[in-house]
Amino acid sequence: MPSPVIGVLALQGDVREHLVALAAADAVARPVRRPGALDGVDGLVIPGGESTTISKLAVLFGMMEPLRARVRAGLPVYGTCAGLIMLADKILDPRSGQETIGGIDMIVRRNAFGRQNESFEAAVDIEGVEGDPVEGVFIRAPWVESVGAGTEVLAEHEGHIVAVRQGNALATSFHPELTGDHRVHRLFTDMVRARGAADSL
Ligand SMILES: NC(=O)CC[C@H](N)C(=O)O
Repeated sequence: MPSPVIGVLALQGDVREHLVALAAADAVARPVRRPGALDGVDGLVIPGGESTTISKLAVLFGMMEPLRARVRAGLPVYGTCAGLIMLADKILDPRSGQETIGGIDMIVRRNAFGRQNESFEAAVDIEGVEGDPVEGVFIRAPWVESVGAGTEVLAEHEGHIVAVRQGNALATSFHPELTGDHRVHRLFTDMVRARGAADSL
């Protein structure tokens, strides 16, 4: 498959950093703001930011249902931090009216690592990422409280789940797009390529 086209949901959050990381991981990266733009992508990244705001804007821009439909249909997706929250089937402590796209059978807790630790870095060993642990940047990060039978746990930090995969959906509590280490983006672009190869059989 030639370079896959990967969109970055550009409603709010650190969109630019993901575009740069995806380009470095050999994808053609473009921002996605409108439902029509979803048609042209082989995969989608949902960035970090504020999940309540992303939820509100997705509804306002008419993106929520198209996103749910594409993810249900198997579009490869990768969510970081607030993006992980957007991919959760259930939030333990949602703000009133907060919705998710869903796609990963898991329950997440927002801001779980606590105020005193609003931001920290830690080495994280991720299943499927070769070599040294990645540097996990956690910013008011959620953790995954529990997962369903079909959800694979890829990494934990201090006993809490911080990276998961279910089928074509990948999510991390932390922000690999901020580190200059593109191995997690490469893991995702490989997932997108594998899906593209399976589709063209
Ligand atoms: N860095 C982040 O994406 C923070 C996530 C934020 N705490 C939320 O609930 O959406």
